[in-house]
Amino acid sequence: MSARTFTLRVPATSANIGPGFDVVGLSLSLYLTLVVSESSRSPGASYVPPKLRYTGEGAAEVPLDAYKNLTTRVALYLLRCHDIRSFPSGLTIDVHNEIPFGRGLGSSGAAVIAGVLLGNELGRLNLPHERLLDFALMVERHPDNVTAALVGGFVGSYLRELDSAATEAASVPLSEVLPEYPPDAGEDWGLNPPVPPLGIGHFVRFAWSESIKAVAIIPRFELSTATAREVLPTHYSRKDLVFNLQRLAVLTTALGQSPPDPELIYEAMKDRIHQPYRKALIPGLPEVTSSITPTTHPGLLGICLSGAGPTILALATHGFDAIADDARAIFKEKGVEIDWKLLTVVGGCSVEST
Ligand SMILES: Nc1ncnc2c1ncn2[C@@H]1O[C@H](COP(=O)(O)OP(=O)(O)O)[C@@H](O)[C@H]1O
Ligand SMILES: N[C@@H](CCOP(=O)(O)O)C(=O)O
Repeated sequence: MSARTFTLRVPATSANIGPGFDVVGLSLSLYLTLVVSESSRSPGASYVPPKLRYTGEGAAEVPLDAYKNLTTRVALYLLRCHDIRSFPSGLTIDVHNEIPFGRGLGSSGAAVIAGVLLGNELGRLNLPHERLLDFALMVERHPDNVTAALVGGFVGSYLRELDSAATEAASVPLSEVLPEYPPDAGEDWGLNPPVPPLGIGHFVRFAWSESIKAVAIIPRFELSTATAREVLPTHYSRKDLVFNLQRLAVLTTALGQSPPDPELIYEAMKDRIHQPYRKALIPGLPEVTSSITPTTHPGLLGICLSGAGPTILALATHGFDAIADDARAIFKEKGVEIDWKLLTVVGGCSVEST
């Protein structure tokens, strides 16, 4: 294999945007970047395992063993599904991450998309985005973050109803998709990995008004998505479902209109399916979302939990500092410190030869 270097860039995402639980996502201007160098291997030379270096968010905790790191494990899953049993010899990967872990800004979705892009490049597989999404969905099983990270913008997605064989194939435990590799995993570690059915996820990009920016109010504590999903009920009342459906239908068009209508959007970003159940995990959540309104904060359009939290996402056209300062004061009363960032909605992932 010839030597080459390429760069993968995957954006952060904010899922749900209020009523669109597990349905909509927005790609935001924080990035996970991988600079990947493949070296050529002379015939007969011994196998050199991958070398991973990592800076930025999560650097203190992320595994640097390619058989334990989420991104490289996803890449290896994709390779193994195409009968390629190992990383190429002498691979080096320099990761720089701007997406904080466990805050509701899609760090794991970005890591999974980086993994499918990495596998696609290393294996010279040339898979289209639609097929890469199938592989990503075998790992991250809600489509909202991974789809937005892949294609970019304000995106809605659904998981197709599969026939029973495909349903079974798509429901294998995560431990089979991403197994624990033995410590001496090396050049030729095989098992038959579960290949995803074709066309699991489908998506559409909605219009987005250029004037809308995202204020990410980021509490200084982590909340894993798994924990924040455990508190959700399995059944909902018709009243609550209709409440969300009505708002989501309006929201997907309202955020693309210029100028955006604060009255319409503020109400359309309310939710009864996940936020009420997550408030016990995020002190200050109901206070922040109910006391920062378009009337009290000119420029605000709507405010919601970002993904599974604890970040709060305020969509606004101006007045960003006042929104963040007041959210900071409310969180402080609950004993929570925050950081905040003004983000823009960006395009999806990219792969560039360097
Ligand atoms: N760049 C990365 N490389 C490796 N693992 C990552 C990366 N980003 C996230 N992860 C893993 O995903 C976890 C966070 O996922 P999750 O709980 O879904 O939160 P969120 O996606 O909202 O940040 C991290 O604790 C880490 O294990
Ligand atoms: N729809 C999911 C989104 C999780 O997003 P994350 O950024 O917190 O991983 C949920 O609400 O559980």
